[in-house]
Amino acid sequence: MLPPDADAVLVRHGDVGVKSSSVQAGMERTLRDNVAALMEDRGVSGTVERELGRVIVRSEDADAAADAATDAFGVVSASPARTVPPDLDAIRDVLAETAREHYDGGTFAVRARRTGEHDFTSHDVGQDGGQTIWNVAEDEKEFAPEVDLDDPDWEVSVEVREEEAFVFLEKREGPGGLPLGTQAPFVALVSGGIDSPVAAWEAMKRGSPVIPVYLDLGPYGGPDHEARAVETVRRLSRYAPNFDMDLRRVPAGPHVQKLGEQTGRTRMLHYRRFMYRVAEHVAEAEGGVGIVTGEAIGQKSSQTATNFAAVDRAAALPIHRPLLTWDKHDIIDAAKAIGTFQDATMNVGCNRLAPDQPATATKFPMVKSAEPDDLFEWAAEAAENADVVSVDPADAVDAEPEESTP
Ligand SMILES: Nc1ncnc2c1ncn2[C@@H]1O[C@H](COP(=O)(O)OP(=O)(O)OP(=O)(O)O)[C@@H](O)[C@H]1O
Repeated sequence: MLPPDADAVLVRHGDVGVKSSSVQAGMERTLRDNVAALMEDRGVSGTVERELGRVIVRSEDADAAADAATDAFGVVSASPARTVPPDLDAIRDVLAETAREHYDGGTFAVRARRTGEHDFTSHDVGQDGGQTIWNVAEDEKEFAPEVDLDDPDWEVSVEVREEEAFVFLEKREGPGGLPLGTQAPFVALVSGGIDSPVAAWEAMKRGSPVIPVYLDLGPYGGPDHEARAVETVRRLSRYAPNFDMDLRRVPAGPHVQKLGEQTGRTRMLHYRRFMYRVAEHVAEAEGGVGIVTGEAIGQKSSQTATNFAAVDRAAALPIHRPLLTWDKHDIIDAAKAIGTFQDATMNVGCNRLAPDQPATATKFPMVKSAEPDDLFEWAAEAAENADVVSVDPADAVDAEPEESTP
């Protein structure tokens, strides 16, 4: 619900606010730029400013601008709002207009908040605003209003700031976290399955851009597998239109083929170690400071707690598993909410490569002794031959989330 003639969006952040003022200012500038980029990507005109504690969008399409803002990492909530001079008469007029348009019975409340120097308090705004709405209901709309400050049927909010006030009716939820680009980048191993895009999104949510890496598994993967990975990254890139999210495609088919021929029950552990090593090479070349995967404890036989301990030392960089403790149904819900879920599982990739009786509790010496000696040279060669698949967020036509971001 929008107030009449909404012309702005009040954007709130969360964790940014606990930083020192200079760090906060820097993060708010990044958030401002990211919100502006999201608006531009979606064809929403307007300007974006930062004030201490808030980012403010000015736009004639406050509805669409609020939707764009709530896709920016770091945003806790955004409210399409009507701006008004910070004095009681002006606020009263807009509240009356808003009540005429939107208050049609039941209980109501006015929530007021104020920062800066004014000759009235937030309590005055609440009282005066409440009386105004009461009068509109009783005198003009001819129903009996009722105030309920605990659980009102209809609520209008006023945020008074130094230079202007904002009247709004709703808070749309954003993803929270930190603005993208305020942390160093990670390489994200993206396979086009359900989990890895959610893991990448979680890393992005905490401010780290991702460098997406896909291993082309040759006959173990195939064009459909790759197409899914590309589409997944496109969908992710809609949250980061001002960041390079082109897919780094690594030709791993011949090496995976050799793994299939030369290894047995521990095959998937060698594959993981190969994969992390490839990711580490890409990270070194592109400035990544860690590797993100969609693995979760016990989700597959190769992903047991013991196996993680055996494979992690393939890379010197940390391997981050944002979904480590997540249940599958929560991952699916998140994938649907962020718009990366693609229906139908494919019996390709790791599923096709896995041995019939995979090792589930392998200690490092066992992995090492069963491993092809030149596995890491294969990884270096594969990374060396990586190419780039251009990813344009605009092509992700069906990338709308099923519901607002979680
Ligand atoms: N071909 C690949 N390219 C890039 N990363 C991969 C590939 N295969 C696996 N991974 C990484 O390893 C993780 C675990 O592999 P797993 O076999 O569970 O993948 P999946 O089921 O095909 O996909 P997902 O984990 O995305 O649902 C993935 O989440 C992903 O981070």
